[in-house]
Amino acid sequence: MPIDTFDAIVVGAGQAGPAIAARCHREGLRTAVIERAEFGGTCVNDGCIPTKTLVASARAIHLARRGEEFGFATGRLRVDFARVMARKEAVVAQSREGVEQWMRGLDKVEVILGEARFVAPGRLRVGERELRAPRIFLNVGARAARPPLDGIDRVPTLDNHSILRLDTLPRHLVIIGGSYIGLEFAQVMRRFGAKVTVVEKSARLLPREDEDVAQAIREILEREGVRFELGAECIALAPRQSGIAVGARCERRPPRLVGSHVLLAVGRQPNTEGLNLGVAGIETDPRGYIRVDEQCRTSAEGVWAVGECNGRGAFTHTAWNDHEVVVANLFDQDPRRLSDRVEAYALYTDPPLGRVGLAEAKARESGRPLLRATLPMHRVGRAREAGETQGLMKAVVDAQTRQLLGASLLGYRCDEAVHGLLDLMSLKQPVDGLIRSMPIHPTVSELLPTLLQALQPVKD
Ligand SMILES: Cc1cc2nc3c(=O)[nH]c(=O)nc-3n(C[C@H](O)[C@H](O)[C@H](O)COP(=O)(O)OP(=O)(O)OC[C@H]3O[C@@H](n4cnc5c(N)ncnc54)[C@H](O)[C@@H]3O)c2cc1C
Ligand SMILES: NC(=O)c1ccc[n+]([C@@H]2O[C@H](COP(=O)([O-])OP(=O)(O)OC[C@H]3O[C@@H](n4cnc5c(N)ncnc54)[C@H](O)[C@@H]3O)[C@@H](O)[C@H]2O)c1
Repeated sequence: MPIDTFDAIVVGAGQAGPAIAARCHREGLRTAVIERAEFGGTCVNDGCIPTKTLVASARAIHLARRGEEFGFATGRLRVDFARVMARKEAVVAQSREGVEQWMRGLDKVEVILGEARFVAPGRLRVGERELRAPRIFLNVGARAARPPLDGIDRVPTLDNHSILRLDTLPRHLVIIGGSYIGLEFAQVMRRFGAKVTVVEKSARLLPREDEDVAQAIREILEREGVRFELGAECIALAPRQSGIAVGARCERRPPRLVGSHVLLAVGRQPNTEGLNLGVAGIETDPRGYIRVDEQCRTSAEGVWAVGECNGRGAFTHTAWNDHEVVVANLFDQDPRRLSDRVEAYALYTDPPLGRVGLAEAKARESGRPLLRATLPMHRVGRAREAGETQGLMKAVVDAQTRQLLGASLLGYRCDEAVHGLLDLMSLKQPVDGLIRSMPIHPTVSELLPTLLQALQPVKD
């Protein structure tokens, strides 16, 4: 078989790969982009974009239900799930087509459809073709983990891919996993009218967040009718005439919970097992994530791993930042590092949770003297005006350096407001400059100086 030689190969057209391919094109490198499924990967097709589009529909419906509070009457609301999903698909298709057209429009880039796997160091096979390049960028992403639950192969289950392709609303959705994916779907589906139960093996939701924050999110969702089974051990699934029985306790008696659908939302696993990485000398960790250094270089010369498959971030912005780090080092003589970035993300429940840096519990583990401040969202004028007073803001600061260590902002528009604190941390500035700033009124961000003015030493 003749081997086709490229200057660069990108495997996976997710969040980092296409941007790297575009930069290779600008550098005059003949580049192959190999994609086995849909352009744009998880974020565009199965993750951020479809879920946030559904969050927007769910919020519109929720606000319409609250019409009396705002001074209007709608009569009885009827949710048309098919139209909600069609709207979602239109937004997704626009992004997916945008990525594909972008790649196909670059004359130095060849798009190859198919699944790539290594056959030798620096050499990949896709279908009938064999390709090689001195630079290979792996951007293969991750997929929903399938836990070895008792009975899981005897019942149909959903994951983040298949739930986004339903054409009718589940009557009773049981969600296994009470973390980011589970909670976003829980609220959305509840607002569309489904009965929703979340089954979580930990004693509380969102094990990576602070307990007070997780509890506040739980209360917000419970007020809307989402039910929770926490500390659920021995989860077992079984077919029933009326749906799927979910046993959530180590009990002998028959399970009480019967759902029409079960969604698995218990974490992710990298798409690395089919790549034949061993033959190319590319090391993985015990969970299958590709080991990389601070520039996303793998253990094999000339091979980089970017995005979720390198285990250094599970977000679109971390994948995009990986691309920036790689091209800065390769083409711009700019020694950017993965460790330069400040961890930040949002959970898109409504209201959202904006997070930056360490949670308070993690900051306490560091043993350093801390300052802490909290502020309930009902103190925020903009939130009161909007009738959105649920949630709280919390910041943790190093008492000696006065640098912000982390913040959790749960409330109206907090996914945006948290960027003021992210900027402060990225610029490595103490909190005092922000405390003395003059924010715009009325905004949610105007309360950030007020929050920081309330810092007090953490005693215990
Ligand atoms: C429900 C859900 C909601 C989310 N919401 C958010 C959010 O709001 N904000 C956020 O920042 N993140 C969110 N995420 C996470 C985010 O979607 C991912 O972290 C991000 O998409 C990862 O991008 P990536 O480039 O690493 O991989 P992906 O986008 O998964 O791309 C990998 C691509 O590689 C292809 N591929 C894999 N193997 C091969 C192969 N052997 N040959 C050829 N092609 C291959 C795949 O088909 C895929 O297209 C969400 C995730 C989920 C599941
Ligand atoms: N807004 C966002 O940015 C966003 C939204 C959704 C997902 N994501 C990304 O996707 C990743 C995966 O999210 P996720 O929620 O699937 O996973 P996760 O790893 O965040 O949480 C998994 C949850 O499932 C629970 N769990 C694990 N095994 C279980 C079992 N057998 N039975 C019951 N519960 C079990 C865990 O205790 C945990 O609460 C996130 O880490 C995040 O990076 C991001």
